[in-house]
Amino acid sequence: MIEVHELSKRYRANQAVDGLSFTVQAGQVTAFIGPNGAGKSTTFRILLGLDRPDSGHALIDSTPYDELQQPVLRVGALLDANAAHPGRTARNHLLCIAQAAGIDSKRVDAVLELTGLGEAGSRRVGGYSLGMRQRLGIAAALLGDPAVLLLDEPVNGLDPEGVRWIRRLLRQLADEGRTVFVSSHLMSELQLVADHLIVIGRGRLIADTPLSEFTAGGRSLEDAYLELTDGATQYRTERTN
Ligand SMILES: Nc1ncnc2c1ncn2[C@@H]1O[C@H](COP(=O)(O)OP(=O)(O)OP(=O)(O)O)[C@@H](O)[C@H]1O
Repeated sequence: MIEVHELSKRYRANQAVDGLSFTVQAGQVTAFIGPNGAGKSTTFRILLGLDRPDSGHALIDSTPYDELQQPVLRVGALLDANAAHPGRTARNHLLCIAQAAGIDSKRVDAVLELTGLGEAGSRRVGGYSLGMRQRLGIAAALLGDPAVLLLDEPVNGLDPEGVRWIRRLLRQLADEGRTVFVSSHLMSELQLVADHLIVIGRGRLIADTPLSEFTAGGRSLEDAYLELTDGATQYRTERTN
């Protein structure tokens, strides 16, 4: 389970996260949604101990990330598809993480297969497409077989087969009882896979609701979301037509 309580984070004049509280339950796919700049990545970074909050707390299984025993075995995260060194092969990248965390190297081959990179595993990451780098990031997140997954925009760059693949993977991971917390701007995709929604705008909670309630009456997630977040957008573009 993930717990965020009264979390706040300011970057100079910019209040990125502002008194945010919610919990993310195990056994569900929970979508983390909000306009550009709403504070999703900041919340992920704080949950993963990569940034410090000004106040409040962010806990994984009741523990701050920094205090987790063997965090790679407890939490898997995809934050940046470009995290792997371009000069390394995917297999070597995963082997390094596995060795540091005491994970058997057989697991590297298992996650390469699982993410469709079995044959490409011996190629350098610098030659990978964005979709392949996304798959590698997901492979790294799954390496420790963690009960909690934080995935920031995992669908980015995936082709239609990849989009279907990740949809099924997210469902399977949640059905196995894991906590699956995933951000995306692809509302049509989230409508197919999410059980629960955490919606934020300008760093604040706007909705914390089952998908079925949010889309009651046959509304699409996109329509319901746009109606709800009207006014919460920080950046607006001028109409050009
Ligand atoms: N390291 C930083 N330094 C300064 N400002 C930052 C930093 N990280 C984030 N911000 C600002 O904090 C706000 C929240 O950004 P964040 O990346 O968390 O939003 P997001 O919801 O993930 O956005 P997107 O959907 O565009 O990825 C934004 O206004 C952003 O410019």
